[in-house]
Amino acid sequence: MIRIAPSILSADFAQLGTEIKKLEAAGADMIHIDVMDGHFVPNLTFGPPVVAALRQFTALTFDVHLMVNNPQDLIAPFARAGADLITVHAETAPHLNRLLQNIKETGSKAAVALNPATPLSMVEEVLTEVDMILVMSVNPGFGGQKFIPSVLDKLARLRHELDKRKLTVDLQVDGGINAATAPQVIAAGANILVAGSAVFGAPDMKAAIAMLRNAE
Ligand SMILES: O=C(CO)[C@H](O)[C@H](O)COP(=O)(O)O
Ligand SMILES: [Fe+2]
Repeated sequence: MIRIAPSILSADFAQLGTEIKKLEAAGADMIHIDVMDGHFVPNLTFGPPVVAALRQFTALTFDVHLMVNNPQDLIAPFARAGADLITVHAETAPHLNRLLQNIKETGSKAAVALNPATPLSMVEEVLTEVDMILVMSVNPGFGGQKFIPSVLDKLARLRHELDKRKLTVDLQVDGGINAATAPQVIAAGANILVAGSAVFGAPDMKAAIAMLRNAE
């Protein structure tokens, strides 16, 4: 089962509540919220108060992708704001095992993200601790970037490792997902596709989400 997580990074920021309602009506499986701090990545987006304000618009899973330094300081505030799934970047977390435990203690699901240049070995020892691994297919910071093809081999190696160890862990891919790249990442083993510009830039959001979900 392929799930689609539209990223509100490409939404109209002046109407985020309405945009989330539209995503739900268009068949989104979860809402991907890109949190950027202007330090780990050169862009600045949403904080916990914005997520809390958006919580009233949908019961869909809030998939919060933290692209921030010192993520440990933001786990509890985002969980209180209504995050259902919190993803931290391996590059920002020297005490990754502890951080994942901290996320799970809040009642949220826990995930780790890897930049395109970060090796899979960074998550090898925590695969039993996570609900999801996010493999970035662009360098984080901006929507609308071009998919980095070398990520396909990385996805396939990770899916193989998860299958070999019989681990039920979701494999999410984020960045440059569209009609051309969706079939490739699905073939490589991804089961949750994040898409910002491909959903918000499409004339028909519902058709775009269905197209990505059924891509093969
Ligand atoms: O984490 C992200 C960027 O850092 C975004 O989720 C991602 O880039 C989605 O945008 P698009 O589908 O337009 O590439
Ligand atoms: Fe993201």
